[in-house]
Amino acid sequence: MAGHIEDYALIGDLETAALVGRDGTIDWLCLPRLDSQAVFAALLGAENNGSWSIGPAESSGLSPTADRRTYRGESLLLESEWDTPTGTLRVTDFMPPREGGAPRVIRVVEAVRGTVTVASTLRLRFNYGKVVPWVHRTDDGRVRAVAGPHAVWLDTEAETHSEKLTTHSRVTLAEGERVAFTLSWQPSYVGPPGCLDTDQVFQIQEDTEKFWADWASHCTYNGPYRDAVIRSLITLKALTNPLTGGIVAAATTSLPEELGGVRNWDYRYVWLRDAAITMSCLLRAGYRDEARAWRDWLLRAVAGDPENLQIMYGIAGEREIPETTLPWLVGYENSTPVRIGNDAANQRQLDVYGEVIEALLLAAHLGLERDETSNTLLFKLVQFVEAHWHEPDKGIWEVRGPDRHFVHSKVMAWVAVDCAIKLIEGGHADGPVDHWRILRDTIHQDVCENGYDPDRNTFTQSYGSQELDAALLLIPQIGFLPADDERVIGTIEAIQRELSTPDGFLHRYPTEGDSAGNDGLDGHEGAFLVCAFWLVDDLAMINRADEARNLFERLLALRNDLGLLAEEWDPHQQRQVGNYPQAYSHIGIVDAALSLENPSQRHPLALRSAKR
Ligand SMILES: OC[C@H]1O[C@H](O[C@H]2O[C@H](CO)[C@@H](O)[C@H](O)[C@H]2O)[C@H](O)[C@@H](O)[C@@H]1O
Repeated sequence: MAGHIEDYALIGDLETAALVGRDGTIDWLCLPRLDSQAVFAALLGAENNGSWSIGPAESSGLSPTADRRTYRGESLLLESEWDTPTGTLRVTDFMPPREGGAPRVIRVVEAVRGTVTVASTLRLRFNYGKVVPWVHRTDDGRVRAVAGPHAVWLDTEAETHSEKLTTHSRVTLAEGERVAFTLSWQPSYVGPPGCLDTDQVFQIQEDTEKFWADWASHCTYNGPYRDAVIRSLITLKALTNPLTGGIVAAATTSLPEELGGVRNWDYRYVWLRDAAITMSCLLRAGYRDEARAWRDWLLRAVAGDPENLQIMYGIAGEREIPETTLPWLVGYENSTPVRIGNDAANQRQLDVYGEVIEALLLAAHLGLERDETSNTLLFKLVQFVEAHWHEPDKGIWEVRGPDRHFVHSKVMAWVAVDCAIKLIEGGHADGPVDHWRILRDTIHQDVCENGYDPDRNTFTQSYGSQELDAALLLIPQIGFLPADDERVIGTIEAIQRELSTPDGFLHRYPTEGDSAGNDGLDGHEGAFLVCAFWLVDDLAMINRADEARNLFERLLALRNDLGLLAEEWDPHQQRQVGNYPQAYSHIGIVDAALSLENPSQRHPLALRSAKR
């Protein structure tokens, strides 16, 4: 049975990732890409849907949970340790960046004290836990598992045999001895991946550690929350594909927003919104290469008519990601359906234009060189916004109910035009700036007239509605109104009053009582973590720094022992819920840490004078 979501550690090679439980079991791994089929899907089903455990052999009669675990320094190499009556076992799990080679999961077992016997139990199940591969030993002693287009290879010096659809290995190590297990993927129709000898594995381990340490050393934030910020940046980097530049929203599909519920979605895709704010976050922390790669990804993905722009794409910019369910998986803690693909790709969400142009503005201000294609794109995007900003849409939260005039979407339409104007004013682009200034004012006036409730002194979720929406917390951050505007302060206070969970975090919008089903879905959900980070930013901006810091530190306390966060927090069960680890939540950590240092430096937006 899968552990709690926060029991999992992330390892990855930038192109895919695995989740390793506290007991040393890998319950989730998609190959060859993050959005490919899983070969270990026990996370969403049972052991028999694929998993790989390594730990002290059962004969030592111990609880399987590791006594300690940590990432090695500022890296994505995970060390788990078990104390046994005869000695201490350390397992180091990592995935080396591929650099054109095969994807590999490497697990190095080592007796750091005394003598330990180690057992490995490998159950490969292709196609998200459905297909049992044919497993056999090749003439040169390698274990090969094959089914259809996929082949997975296990190399180890440990004694290995297969029995009842499972591959077992066992080795006894004296103090200081170490042995590696390497799992590699290759299409089944090409030759085997290279077999690494022990020295090569240890060299790759060292290189991988250096890779991460070097990457982390470029972070420009040196404030009091550096550890949390670095771990979040490493997590965001792990979600950023180095070949395509695509940045996914999370490493998983169908971890539920409500335990046992139906709000289970596939996040292994590139949302323009999530990726744009990830890029901004990486840029603000000093990382330009990823920003440049994402801009190039964007230009390729959205090439063509902006009428055909999607709000999300596959990792390489694929357009077809149809949503379907996997009925053979019982779901995480019986949360069904398990979905792959995401039909939200076909929704109209008018906020994404603002997020994209805002990211382009930040990139330009931070010195990313001008690109003529992005100038053409900019023009087309603003033209599209001009033609459609007054229409209803599905909004930032991708509701599955009817379209509405979401206030946040209109505010972001204003951001799209405003940032385009700033790009022209800064000499980074060309366009009909006077015409766009009129458009910007028209949108602003419309929102202030129709999206604000003067009786309650708050902006509302959509035109004419009484409901609130935590996305409205972005109003001062993106410069739509200044932070000290009484309508902004009224909105912040209304959200605190009406959307807070008992422990002071925030729902993104109400889903209970009269509001049940308004988003087109059954059930409820937890506190949406990025919203509470937005509240931290707002509180810092309105000079409530102590309250902001206090909330930030309570949010940091929700992270697991390794610093990782899912999308949401279940305040009743006190557990992380939703896909994991999620970019939004980790962006929240980095942005809030930066805001607490300097509240006026949020987004490109310090560059903008807010309009009243
Ligand atoms: O909860 C309903 C929706 O959940 C997903 O969307 C959420 O995740 C996206 C990726 O992080 C984010 O961009 C969006 O703002 C969130 O609401 C899911 O993809 C939707 O299909 C679903 O309706």
